[in-house]
Amino acid sequence: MTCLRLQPSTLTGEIRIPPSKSISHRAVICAALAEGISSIDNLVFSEDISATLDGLVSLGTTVGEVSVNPGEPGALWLEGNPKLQIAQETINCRESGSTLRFLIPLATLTGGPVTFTGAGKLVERPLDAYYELFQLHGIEYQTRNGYLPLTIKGRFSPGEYKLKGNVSSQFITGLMFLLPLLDGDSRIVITTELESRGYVDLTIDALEKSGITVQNNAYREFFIPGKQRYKAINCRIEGDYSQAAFWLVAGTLGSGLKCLDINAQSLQGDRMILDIMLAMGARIVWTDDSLGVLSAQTVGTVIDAGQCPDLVPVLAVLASLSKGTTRIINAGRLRIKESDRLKATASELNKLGARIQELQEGLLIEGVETLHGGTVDSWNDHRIAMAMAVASIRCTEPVFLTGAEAVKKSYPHFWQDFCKLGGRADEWNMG
Ligand SMILES: O=C(O)C1=C[C@@H](OP(=O)(O)O)[C@@H](O)[C@H](O)C1
Ligand SMILES: C=C(OP(=O)(O)O)C(=O)O
Repeated sequence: MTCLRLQPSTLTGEIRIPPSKSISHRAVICAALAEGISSIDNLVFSEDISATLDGLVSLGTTVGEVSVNPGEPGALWLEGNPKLQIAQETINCRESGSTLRFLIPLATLTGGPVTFTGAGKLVERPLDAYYELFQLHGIEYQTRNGYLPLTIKGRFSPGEYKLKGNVSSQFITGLMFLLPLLDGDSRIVITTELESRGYVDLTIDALEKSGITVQNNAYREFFIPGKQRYKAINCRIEGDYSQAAFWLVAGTLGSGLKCLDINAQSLQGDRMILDIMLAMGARIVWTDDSLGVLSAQTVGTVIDAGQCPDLVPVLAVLASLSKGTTRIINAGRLRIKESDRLKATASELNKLGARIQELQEGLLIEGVETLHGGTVDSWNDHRIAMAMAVASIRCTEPVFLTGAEAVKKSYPHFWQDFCKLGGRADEWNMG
């Protein structure tokens, strides 16, 4: 386990934002389902994206790398196969919820059996939505008391698929990849208010770019004609708003910085970071080629996290150093991510002097003038590790962060970027 000493520092300058993890997952999956060769540029081979690529290879896709310089985004070509076939029966999704929930429906194209394994908290992240559908569609499955490993055997048939909208949008996305390939029409019916809908928008957009039609009836029902064919794609992945959020908060708390490779018209739900930060008094500056922030004293507000769960850890840092009270609501789903993110965020920031009360479905945060430093842990969660890095810049004493390597899940070069912007991180032996 890596322990870093993070010394108080001011981040400034400009930084190229890594490609969107969500769009990357979708692009490589659509390419894997297309006949012919696709090429995808600007991919970062994080643990999660590597898990999806390895999973696709296990399902018969051929993947080749072009022009990859270590530590830099690279390009890939993929030769897809709309029917998929089992090249390897076991798919290790590592710690990636997206990989697991996106590949399960696709594995049924092969008829199985296919076994899904994983690591860390993924082993116990919920899959009940799929288990219910397996029972309805006669798919045989075996789990270890509901947890991974999961083995499935059988095929889905066209028809109606009911899903709750408040557990994980990843089940909807997973089914959306599969259903266009079945030999009849299907519907996904959402039985509660849909949260994380920006991620469903990203899925529909990726499908459209691959020539697949989905009819969105007000996010209550999605009609998906069968017998469709994915066409090969040629694309470049845009920068990731969920990752830019860390730097935007760091710049606001420090002396301003600029993010490069950010699409102002992006469909990413976490683009909401801009509205939330503006409501808190941040100063955001767009230029032709960058999204910048100036330093600002922000104020507390009410943040509804229902559509942007991944922003919560870093917003809790901003709220902790804002004037007044912030209430983060509709965030219950954070408990079923890589860590219980409500508990982890409150517990670790409080160790640094924040005043956060954990609520059942959110956080109540009283702003403080300054944080004091101390020893914290990432809870093996990349977003907690990155939030601690941002908090450290406004501490009066160093922060010792254990489990700092968790960033590799989504942003393997995070610490290099942190230091490039003036952050001071060095390995520390806790003795
Ligand atoms: O579809 C996606 O790419 C994602 C969906 C979200 O999950 P939920 O829908 O489970 O909230 C998000 O938290 C995750 O990081 C990525
Ligand atoms: C929750 C996340 O990812 P996943 O669900 O794919 O593991 C995340 O990246 O914050």
